Amino acid sequence: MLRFEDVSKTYRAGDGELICAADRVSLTVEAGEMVALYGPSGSGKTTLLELAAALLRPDSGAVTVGGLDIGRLSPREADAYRLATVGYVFQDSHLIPGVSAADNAAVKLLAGPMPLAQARRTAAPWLERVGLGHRQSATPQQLSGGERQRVAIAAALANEPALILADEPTGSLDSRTARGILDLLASIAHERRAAVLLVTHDPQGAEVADRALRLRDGRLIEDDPAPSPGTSRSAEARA
Ligand SMILES: Nc1ncnc2c1ncn2[C@@H]1O[C@H](COP(=O)(O)OP(=O)(O)OP(=O)(O)O)[C@@H](O)[C@H]1O
Repeated sequence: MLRFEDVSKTYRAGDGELICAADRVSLTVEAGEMVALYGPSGSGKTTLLELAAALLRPDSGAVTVGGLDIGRLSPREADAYRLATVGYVFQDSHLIPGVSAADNAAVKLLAGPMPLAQARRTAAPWLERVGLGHRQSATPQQLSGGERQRVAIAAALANEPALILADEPTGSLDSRTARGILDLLASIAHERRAAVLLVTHDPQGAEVADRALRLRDGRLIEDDPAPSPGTSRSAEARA
């Protein structure tokens, strides 16, 4: 579904220094699969998500989604691609203050041609799905951090994206709440046949995911079936 083929991306820092944030990365995430991406700060995790969201273009190599080369889209086509295909979940929930959970969950649908009443009807089952059907009218201030994150997930999923990109979605949550969010993302991958690429520092992410990939200095150094980050079965040892 999502495929990176030999993808590189270099940034130019303020002082002119070149930073290679993605170095010939090849990976795939299939429909129905959740892949966890982990690695130290600055290793290029967010860069890969932004490439997959067509927020960045690769310098070389190709990023394809369902066969579409998203690195070649115009800004307008990239907007349409994100709206139709991508659900992006951030570390912080990015909800609109003072607006009900029901309307926050419907916001993304309103970016398309859907009228408000239909957007609310479409989003409502997603709030149920994340276990917040009883908190439809609560504003973000009235919800806990985990509940806010679940509203953000409902909002990201309301248009049934084929590709879900989650950047540290549990970063600010306690480990039990975090596990609930990770399990939810995995079950959506499996039930809805979505492809989920999850950036996480949380070792539980690698446990819940179908596969875990490790990045260092923009390079993929491991692609093992759900390794624990604490174990030493590292690609460096094999490389
Ligand atoms: N717009 C930019 N301009 C210059 N350098 C950038 C830019 N964005 C990211 N970088 C650099 O690219 C490298 C990879 O950044 P990226 O945000 O992808 O890492 P990350 O693994 O997601 O880090 P973290 O875990 O801290 O969020 C870092 O060295 C970062 O400083």
